[in-house]
Amino acid sequence: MTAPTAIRRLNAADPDFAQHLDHLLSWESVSDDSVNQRVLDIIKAVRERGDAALVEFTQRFDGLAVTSMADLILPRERLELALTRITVPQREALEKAAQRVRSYHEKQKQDSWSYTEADGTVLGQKVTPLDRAGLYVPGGKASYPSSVLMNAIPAKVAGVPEVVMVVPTPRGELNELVLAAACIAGVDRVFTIGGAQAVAALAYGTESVPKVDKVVGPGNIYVATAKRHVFGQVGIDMIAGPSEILVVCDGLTDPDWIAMDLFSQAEHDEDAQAILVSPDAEFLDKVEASIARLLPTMERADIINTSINGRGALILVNDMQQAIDVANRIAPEHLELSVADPQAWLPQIRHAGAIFMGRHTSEALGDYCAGPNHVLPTSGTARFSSPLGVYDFQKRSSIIFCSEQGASDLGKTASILARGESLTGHARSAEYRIIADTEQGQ
Ligand SMILES: NC(=O)c1ccc[n+]([C@@H]2O[C@H](COP(=O)([O-])OP(=O)(O)OC[C@H]3O[C@@H](n4cnc5c(N)ncnc54)[C@H](O)[C@@H]3O)[C@@H](O)[C@H]2O)c1
Ligand SMILES: N[C@H](CO)Cc1c[nH]c[nH+]1
Ligand SMILES: [Zn+2]
Repeated sequence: MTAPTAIRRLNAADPDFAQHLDHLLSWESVSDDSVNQRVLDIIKAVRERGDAALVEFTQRFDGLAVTSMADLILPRERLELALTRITVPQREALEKAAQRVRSYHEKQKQDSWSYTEADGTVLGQKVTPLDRAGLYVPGGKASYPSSVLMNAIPAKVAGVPEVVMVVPTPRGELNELVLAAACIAGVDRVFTIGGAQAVAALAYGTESVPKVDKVVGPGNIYVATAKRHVFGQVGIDMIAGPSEILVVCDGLTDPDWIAMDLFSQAEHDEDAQAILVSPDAEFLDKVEASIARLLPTMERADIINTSINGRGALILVNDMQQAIDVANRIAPEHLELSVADPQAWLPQIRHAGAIFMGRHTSEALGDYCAGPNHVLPTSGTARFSSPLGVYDFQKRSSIIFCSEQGASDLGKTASILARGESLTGHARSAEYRIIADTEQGQ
């Protein structure tokens, strides 16, 4: 185990606070050249050697003694079998979570629309689901049945006909809950591959893995880096990296609750980030004491300890207003407003993947079953990204129908603008459709 937890303290009143905060937020591995090069090599190998490369990387990185791709494909019947192998309470919990996630995402569905102008011209937008989506479900340090639901259900709500899932199974351990979740969510095909090689396979296709239109889902640094590199060849949702939680607390929540909320994200990954901001210095002391007392009781104490030591912080601010400013600066994946009146502060929150309102709303409820998606932008990307949703699996085409009169009217405008750009082909194409005055007068 790493040295016992000594969580870093920052004070927003310090002159170099901004610098310390920037340092805290920088995620070193993001810019690690060796990870980048390794991922590029993996992508190249999968493009060139397809299934053979997948088998080799799976042997090397997941410790699987597989000999052919057939060992890495799970038929639908295997997913159905998993449903019979889990306990009744587990199945009920998965089904309840799935139903809540589905209801929430149904509200995000966008429909096609159009309107008709006076001369009969029709303008609109046609919404079409992707043909085939690739879901990355992480599986290195933990298994994530909940991520299966969060990835697959929005795709199915959007109407994607073929949903392909990849999930690593380190040392060959198949997680029955993951497979049961895939069955409940309606996943069409499952491959037990992970890391950069799985992302490359989905993006470029191999003899066995079909090429998809978009790769979505969270993962570790290898997965995140691979998604960056395949973007353009396929669509991606976002870069959802190691989990993060930022708790803003007025000092009146039970410190044990807050310590455990910080642990809940720190336990995902040594690179996860858990930060508490409060205007109450004594409260920060109490939470630090709770952390020290509760940490030895945690099954994943090692991972939590490394995460809290390396990337955690307790930040003292002058007042709640400054706490909100810090939250907007961090743009966290998860923001807990553990305060008396969260509604009062909500209008001022501009950047966060998901906002958990009030002392009773632990982030963990959102991870599993509240309904909103848990695949969220990390590393400050909530400044410009949104949670995974139905809209990630739908695309839009513009619809333009010009009536004869409409084409004539618009043709005059287009002609002027086209000639202004010296694009006479455009101009003459539009001008052909202009109805001559004599014709119009007849
Ligand atoms: N943002 C979200 O919505 C969300 C949800 C769940 C999990 N997460 C995050 O996803 C991440 C999951 O990471 P994980 O590691 O548990 O699983 P993972 O599936 O992302 O990664 C495991 C794979 O990484 C590859 N790998 C591991 N070491 C490698 C090496 N040295 N070289 C090349 N490839 C290597 C292997 O192929 C392995 O199969 C965590 O950071 C967790 O916090 C995020
Ligand atoms: N907190 C993760 C997203 O950052 C999602 C998750 C899955 N299981 C537990 N938590
Ligand atoms: Zn979580």
